[in-house]
Amino acid sequence: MLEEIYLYQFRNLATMCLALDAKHIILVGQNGAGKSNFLEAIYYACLGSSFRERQDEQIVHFEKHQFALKGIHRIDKYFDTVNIQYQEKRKEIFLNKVILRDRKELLMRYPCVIFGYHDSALIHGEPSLRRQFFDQMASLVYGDSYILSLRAYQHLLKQRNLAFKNEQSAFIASSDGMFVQLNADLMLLRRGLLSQFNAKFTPLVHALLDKTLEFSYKASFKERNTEEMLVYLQGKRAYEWSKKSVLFGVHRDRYLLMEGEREIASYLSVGERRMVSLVMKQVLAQLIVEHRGRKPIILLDDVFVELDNAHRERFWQMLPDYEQLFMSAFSLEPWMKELPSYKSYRVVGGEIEWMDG
Ligand SMILES: Nc1ncnc2c1ncn2[C@@H]1O[C@H](COP(=O)(O)OP(=O)(O)OP(=O)(O)O)[C@@H](O)[C@H]1O
Repeated sequence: MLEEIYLYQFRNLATMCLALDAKHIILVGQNGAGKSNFLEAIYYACLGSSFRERQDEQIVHFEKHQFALKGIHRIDKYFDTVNIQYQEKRKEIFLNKVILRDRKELLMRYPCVIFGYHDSALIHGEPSLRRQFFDQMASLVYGDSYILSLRAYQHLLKQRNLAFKNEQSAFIASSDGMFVQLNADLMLLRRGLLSQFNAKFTPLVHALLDKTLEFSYKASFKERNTEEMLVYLQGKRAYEWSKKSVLFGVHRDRYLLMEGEREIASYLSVGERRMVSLVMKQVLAQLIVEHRGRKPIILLDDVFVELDNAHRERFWQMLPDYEQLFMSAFSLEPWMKELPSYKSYRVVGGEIEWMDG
């Protein structure tokens, strides 16, 4: 549970120290008040990065040059302090005053899932968005065995792309075996993960939309074993040289949303896309609980704005047990006041004040 947060020059938010000692935290405010920015700060305090910007620079308050954030997490009866400081394009994260070399420690310690209006892009957006989503899920489910293979792959991919540009054929040939092996390892884990994912996703979507949907994994390599992959890769070598880049590998894998034989993403209505993307996040939260044995922190960014009462009810039923839940809303509705142990805050122009609770 995130019990306290301190913010300094974080987007439009005022410098503040806020006690968050409730299971449900509700942020109420007008458009542009700073609710999403506050949820982003909570995500930062859990995972050390944003859910929307890749550039930490954008987090810094306009006209300023640095931001800082401190989160105090309670795990059972122990307290952890996460300190993040950013200045001059450099971010440092400290966990209990010790500099953190690898952010994956945070991912394992304070799992956090954000649900928001931007999630629909998981359905109709670029294939890389779905790859990132499933990569994050695989990192949480498999831990180091996935994270380290993916990092090794990304490193080798970079080196091979450079080698194609610099015409270093000896490096390409000597790294083929390693490249194919990393592909095979990642493909195996991705396939295993997707069948676990679909086993939960398909029935949940069916109950909501009366449609039978599942994700299908289209690996860049069609071959099933490393020998065949190697032969295929070497057969395509002239083509890769002509393009001077790596054209085959898991960085090009695709995840397709299928209804039977039809790729369905572009046929779904706006509302259906939204529901399906919410279910994807629900399944992520459920798998975290099952595999990590930890309850996640859930962030809901304007999730209920477009949901009718029946869909809202179903949304809550799908949620696994969570450690704590933060949500943004335009007003404090009667059903929110029935949530057990809640605190509500009004957000106005980046200032946050306690309402009741
Ligand atoms: N780095 C920054 N420094 C200062 N202000 C910023 C920064 N980044 C964004 N903002 C401002 O924060 C405000 C947006 O806040 P936020 O996205 O949290 O709104 P919100 O309360 O979630 O609104 P909505 O309900 O419309 O989504 C905008 O006015 C935006 O200009």
